[in-house]
Amino acid sequence: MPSTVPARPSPAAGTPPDAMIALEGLTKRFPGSTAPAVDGLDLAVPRGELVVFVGPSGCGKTTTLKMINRIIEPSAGRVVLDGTDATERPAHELRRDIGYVIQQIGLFPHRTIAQNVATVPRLLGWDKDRIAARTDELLSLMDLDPELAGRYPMALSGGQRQRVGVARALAADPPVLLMDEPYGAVDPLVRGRLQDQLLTLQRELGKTIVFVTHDIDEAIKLGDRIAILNVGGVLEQYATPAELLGAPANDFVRSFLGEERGLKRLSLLTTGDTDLERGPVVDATASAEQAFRVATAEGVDWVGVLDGSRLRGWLWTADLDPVRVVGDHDTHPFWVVIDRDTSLRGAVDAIVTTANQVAVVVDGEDYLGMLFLRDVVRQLAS
Ligand SMILES: Nc1ncnc2c1ncn2[C@@H]1O[C@H](COP(=O)(O)OP(=O)(O)OP(=O)(O)O)[C@@H](O)[C@H]1O
Repeated sequence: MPSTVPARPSPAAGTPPDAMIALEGLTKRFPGSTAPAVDGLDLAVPRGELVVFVGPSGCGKTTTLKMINRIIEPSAGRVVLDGTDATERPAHELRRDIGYVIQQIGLFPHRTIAQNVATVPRLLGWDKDRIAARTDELLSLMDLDPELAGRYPMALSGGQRQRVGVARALAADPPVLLMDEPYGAVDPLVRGRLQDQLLTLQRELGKTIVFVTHDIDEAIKLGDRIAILNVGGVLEQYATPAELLGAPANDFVRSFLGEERGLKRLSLLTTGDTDLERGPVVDATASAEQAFRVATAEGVDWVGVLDGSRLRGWLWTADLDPVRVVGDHDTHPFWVVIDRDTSLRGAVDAIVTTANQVAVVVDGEDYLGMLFLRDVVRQLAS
């Protein structure tokens, strides 16, 4: 006789299959507070992605992060880590799988950089040689001079200390990294470099990262996805940076994204993502008459000259000698030649400084096409 008892839901019921971290109805009420700090938060962090929590002060970003590694225990709801309910695992074991980086870094001042980095491997009982090899590897990964290994934290710059903090969090190779305003205390220049380094690291290591900041520009630069939180841990929108900027869910999100939403969106797109125009170009073997026809069809009075796949330069149609092929004429270099990886924001900045309002887009030596301001406007509208 078939059983009438319903099957117990699996621990990861309701969690998308690719979620490394799933927050399910996650709630925190601090004793003595009337309103919850985090209220029924549902959110899945896909494996290998960098998700940014952003929102005004007091919206529950840090509380949520600390519930993931159980520094704070939830009042209700749960955290599912890689398919398993996090509360079912001993907290010390759970934290081995979760690196944690905070703003004040928390390096031990009386221990050397090498000893700081080796904190978790030592706790795990690794032998000396393995610890030394891992420390060297991590310093090199974080672009830190091996000479720093013997120094104390006080003798390092803020940016170096922050990188040591990341090295220490990565020591036992945890699949998940939690970062709480890690770059809040460093100056903007160093901050930019640390952000670039984190993106490179993320590409190389494929960790799942949850990153907390109150800086929307940092969120847009770093996040595969951004969760915009409001006071009380209310999730206002959870989407990719491009989706957020293109279609903010409500006024709160719109105001949080701030001014220059269009320009911020342009910074996420590259010229390679755009439909480029072939532009008024002819091969060097073309006749003057062919060149004139191409320019006229494009509504311009100049033409670009191609040598095979390379764009040699341009000339005025008025300077074309009717009895010579185009390649026999002198050409002018283009003002703006950009790589396919250039952001559309960078491209627009360059285009508006030119007389003919066009940028030539190349892939190495090869000509890919031309980008006019009208193309950028079309891209934004789509
Ligand atoms: N230990 C605690 N006891 C009582 N209330 C707390 C505690 N920790 C945080 N809170 C409250 O919970 C709310 C959320 O705090 P949390 O630190 O998570 O916000 P946050 O978004 O990280 O803020 P910030 O950007 O300022 O760091 C706040 O109202 C805060 O005062």
